[in-house]
Amino acid sequence: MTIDVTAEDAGARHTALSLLSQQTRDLIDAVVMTDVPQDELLAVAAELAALTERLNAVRRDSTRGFDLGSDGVPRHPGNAVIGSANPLALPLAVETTPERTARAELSFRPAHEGPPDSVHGGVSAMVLDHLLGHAAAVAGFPGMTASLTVHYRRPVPYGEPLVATAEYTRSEGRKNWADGRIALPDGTPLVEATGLFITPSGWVTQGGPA
Ligand SMILES: CCCCCCCC/C=C\CCCCCCCC(=O)SCCNC(=O)CCNC(=O)[C@H](O)C(C)(C)COP(=O)(O)OP(=O)(O)OC[C@H]1O[C@@H](n2cnc3c(N)ncnc32)[C@H](O)[C@@H]1OP(=O)(O)O
Repeated sequence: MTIDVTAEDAGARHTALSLLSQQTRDLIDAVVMTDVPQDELLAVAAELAALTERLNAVRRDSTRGFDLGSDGVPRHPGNAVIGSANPLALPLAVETTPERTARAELSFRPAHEGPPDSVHGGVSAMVLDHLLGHAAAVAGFPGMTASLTVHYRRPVPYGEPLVATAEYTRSEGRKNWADGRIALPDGTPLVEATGLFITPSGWVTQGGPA
């Protein structure tokens, strides 16, 4: 089966991809938590193999890049943190102020487990990496992460509402810093981070990333 995806309405296709991704996240959660009998596990695995084959019937040559939503805001549907079309993404819905800050309400899931009953430190770092980079970008300094220093203050629970915030702090040449944290809704910090984001020299002369 082949379809001409360029002939489809981009907005409707984005919605469909987002729906498929959310369904896949629900599937991942179900896989992590299921206790159905072994026969049922094997039966579901066989059905999933068939579904994977259907999706692979038409495969892209490259991943989805940035595009513009109908509201004119840039989006990155394949991104591992914010991508609505990436089942591995939470996805994080980032709000920004024009000045220098980024904020997102989030809730981790059992699939993000590291130590028993809490979130993997690498997952927290990934979220903060993105949010700090986003804060630097909205301040006018988009860059690649050169370093990320993370302080784990308390275990991060999953299944509970949390708030992640970040703010751009300063620049020296192409080097730009941002601070951020994941906290409980009452502000109690769980993880804190400082990041250095370097604007590649090519971006400076070309006016930003593609
Ligand atoms: C209305 C506004 C709307 C705005 C909308 C905004 C939308 C938001 C959009 C998007 C947000 C996205 C947020 C994403 C966040 C996540 C990003 C990632 O995960 S990135 C993946 C992981 N990182 C990499 O893969 C980097 C790999 N490394 C590199 O590519 C290079 O090493 C790079 C670019 C980091 C530096 O390379 P060089 O060639 O430019 O650097 P040299 O010229 O050697 O050094 C420049 C200065 O930086 C220092 N430096 C270089 N690397 C360093 C390092 N690792 N640590 C410390 N200092 C370093 C050097 O010592 C030098 O400092 P001296 O100018 O001399 O003071």
